[in-house]
Amino acid sequence: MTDTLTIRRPDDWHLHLRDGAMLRAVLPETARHFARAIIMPNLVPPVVTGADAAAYRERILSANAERGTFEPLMTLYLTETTDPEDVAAAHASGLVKAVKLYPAGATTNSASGVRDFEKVRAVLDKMAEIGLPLCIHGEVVTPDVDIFDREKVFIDTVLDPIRRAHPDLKVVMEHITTSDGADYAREGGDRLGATITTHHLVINRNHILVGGIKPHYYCLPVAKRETHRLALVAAATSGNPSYFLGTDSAPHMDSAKETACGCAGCFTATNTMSILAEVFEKEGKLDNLEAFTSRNGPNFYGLPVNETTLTLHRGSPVEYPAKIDTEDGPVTVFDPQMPLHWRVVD
Ligand SMILES: NC(=O)N[C@@H](CC(=O)O)C(=O)O
Ligand SMILES: [Zn+2]
Ligand SMILES: [Zn+2]
Repeated sequence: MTDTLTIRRPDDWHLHLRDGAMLRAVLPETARHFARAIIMPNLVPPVVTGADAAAYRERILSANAERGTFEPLMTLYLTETTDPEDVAAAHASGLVKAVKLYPAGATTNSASGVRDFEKVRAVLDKMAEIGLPLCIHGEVVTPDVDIFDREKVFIDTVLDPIRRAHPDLKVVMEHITTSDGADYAREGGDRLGATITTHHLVINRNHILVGGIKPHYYCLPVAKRETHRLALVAAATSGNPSYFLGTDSAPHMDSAKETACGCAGCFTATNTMSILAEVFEKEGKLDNLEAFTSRNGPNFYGLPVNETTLTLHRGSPVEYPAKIDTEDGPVTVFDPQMPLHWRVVD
């Protein structure tokens, strides 16, 4: 069995870097292994305009000053008052690589998101015209829909109608968690893609709920039953160009997770590449790791693949910190509950 694997340097097509002390603490965890990342705009207040994105990009670059080459790919947070011309200008200048749609109330910091989809039609028309992808958190928020069904209902009642109304729009189904999501993405043609997180390849809902509530496994969309996890593993490891890595690494302070109403999000930036190599190896699909982490994403976004590489070495189990320290307190690193044998060679 081979014990060294060299792939094109990976990119993360869905990442939360936050701001301030958290940004300073978590950015190196991603910049160490990844060349680029799509930076989620759900700050408080959100990154809505091109000017907001330019300022946030500068804050990220200055937090990364000594580490050099990591490139943040900026996004705009779609609101019902987003100006299509501002979006077009931010895209034309090269600043912005996607727009993010949060149904209002669906997830962390989504209060400024969309309630009435009619109100964003003009923006979506403009994005289809200029070829700017729409990244979607695909869950309905209707209180009478069970939380485990929210992704499937969204696909049927919101996503499919949006795609029919805007057939030229490029869409990314973010962090799919169901076989329904994987099937819909696979059949959607080359204007539809889907990101899959690291943690949804590893956990199912038992990890959250059996033997006591485990807040560090709680994220949105919530992990589903095992059959769905298996469908995600099959999709991610298939090499199919519809699927690419978006870690959705979403740090929250431990104090905000370990509480009566804990925040959603798993922090996986630190050990993602070791976890993915383990998952792909178990499937006998290590040859497809590069497609998932380094080729399919740039191909979908119309960006060049990275020329630099990343090497992983197989050996005794990898050590990584249980927590990352920030100036405001610790953040727990995702625990995959299995030994990881693939170490990234620095
Ligand atoms: N995934 C999560 O559980 N949380 C994300 C938001 C998101 O991506 O939905 C966050 O910003 O914390
Ligand atoms: Zn989301
Ligand atoms: Zn996210």
